[in-house]
Amino acid sequence: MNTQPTVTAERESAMLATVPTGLLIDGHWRPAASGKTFDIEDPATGKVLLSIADAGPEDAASALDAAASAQDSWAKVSPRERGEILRRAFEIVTARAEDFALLMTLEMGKPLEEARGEVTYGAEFLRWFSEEAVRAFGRYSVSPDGKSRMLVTKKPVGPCLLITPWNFPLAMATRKIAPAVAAGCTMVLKSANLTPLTSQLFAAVMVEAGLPAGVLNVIPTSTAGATTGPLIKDSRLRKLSFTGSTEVGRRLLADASETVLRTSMELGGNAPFVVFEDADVDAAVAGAMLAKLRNMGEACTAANRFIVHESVAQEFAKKFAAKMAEMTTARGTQAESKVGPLIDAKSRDKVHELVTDAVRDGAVLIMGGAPVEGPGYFYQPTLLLDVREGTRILSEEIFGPVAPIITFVTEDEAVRLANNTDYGLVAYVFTKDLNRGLRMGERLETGMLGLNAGVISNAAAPFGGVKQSGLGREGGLEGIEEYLYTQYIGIADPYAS
Ligand SMILES: NC(=O)c1ccc[n+]([C@@H]2O[C@H](COP(=O)([O-])OP(=O)(O)OC[C@H]3O[C@@H](n4cnc5c(N)ncnc54)[C@H](O)[C@@H]3O)[C@@H](O)[C@H]2O)c1
Ligand SMILES: O=CCCC(=O)O
Repeated sequence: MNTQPTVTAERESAMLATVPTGLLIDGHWRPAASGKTFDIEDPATGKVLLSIADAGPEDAASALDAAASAQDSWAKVSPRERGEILRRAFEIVTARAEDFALLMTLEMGKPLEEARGEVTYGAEFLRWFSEEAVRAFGRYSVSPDGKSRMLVTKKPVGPCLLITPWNFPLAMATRKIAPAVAAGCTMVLKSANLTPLTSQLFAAVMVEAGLPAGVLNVIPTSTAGATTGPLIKDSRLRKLSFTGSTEVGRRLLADASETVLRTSMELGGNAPFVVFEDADVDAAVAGAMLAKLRNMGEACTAANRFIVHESVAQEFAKKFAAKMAEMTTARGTQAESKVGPLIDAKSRDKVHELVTDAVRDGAVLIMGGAPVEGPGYFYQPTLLLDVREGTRILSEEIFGPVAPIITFVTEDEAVRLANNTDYGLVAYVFTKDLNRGLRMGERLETGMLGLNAGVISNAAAPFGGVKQSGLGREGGLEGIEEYLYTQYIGIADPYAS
């Protein structure tokens, strides 16, 4: 339970005063070439928190110049030293956890308790990759015919463009920056236009931790496409790592094809949450609360479709509704807040449209179903039962605190419903039958599966999807590979005279 007091306005101002407002280019904080700035708003009040430099194409070109110039020397820095910079960054972020948590709550809206959880999660990528930096091993072997030797090495891919979303302002940045630093790549970070402040503060931490000038360049902008478009076509750029919607990812993939740019794509999801008749229903409800209400449902991993066996659907819905009713909707800095605002009016309107459409299509509204009156973009936690197959809410990312339930009878039907989507990021399965759980792992078309678990994100695990949920993996042993390329050196027989 959150026992912290509500945050004062003085504390908010004091913390905001520590956030750099410029662009970070070649180790210096500077204004945009155009002199333009843009405002970052608090989604709970609509008030402006800070105005920051608004990068344009000229600034993006300077950022890539800096990254390209720093690449050779940075690649020569020893893996141990790169790891130690990350470890120092981990210590600094951890020491400033309260500042980072408050900043995320202010610019993104999540309750402070959840923001603290994200600081731990986001910092863990720094610690994990500080340890992985020294493990980018290659191999030496004798060729099958014995007549030559094969040396296989790993090298940094080179300057990267990293593009992050607004929903996890720290973790989505550290999940890219930490492996890139560990691998020896330089970077241009285009932070999310709605929540760039956390990246600003994090970049200051990386400088304090000793990252050399030019390795990380940060260009917040209100004009994403126009600013980063030219970089994607610049042959000095060697990698694009994007986290965001499938729609934008698809467009960036098309742009990246021009220079055959290497890409990682962490895209949208439509997670099925399957509850079998043999599940522990209380455990399934606890998992559902996490999978649905974490981050107000604004997570790519959010359970988007509750596929529940018809024999337990009423019990599950009743208990789920009772838990949802305990969630207080309030600005994330309020001590009692459990559900913060959605990110903006457009997102809230879309959530409401999906709910209205589902009810029109025959779904039963158990609770919620409307925006919260007053300032900010709050939406009531909402539960819908008997949602009809084919209803729009089952095929689109809801990105809000809304849980639609659809029922099934056989395991085959559950599999068919779960796989009936273009996405394939994560699925959740609740059952006491281990064989059934493992079978579901084999049958579900997703990159990740939560078995009797409502959150499985972990810096030590490979995060990523299949189908239109993306390409590549972040975190785990796999995460650093996205920033390395393999070079093979064929060596003549050392015994030949
Ligand atoms: N798979 C994952 O790991 C993961 C994690 C978090 C969020 N997401 C997905 O992200 C989406 C929510 O985030 P969002 O609304 O910020 O997504 P978005 O696609 O609108 O934006 C993502 C980022 O791309 C930038 N962008 C938008 N248009 C661009 C363009 N033409 N060129 C270059 N950059 C551009 C945005 O400014 C932002 O920084 C959801 O679909 C969610 O599922 C996926
Ligand atoms: O929004 C998607 C990211 C969620 C996570 O990393 O747990």
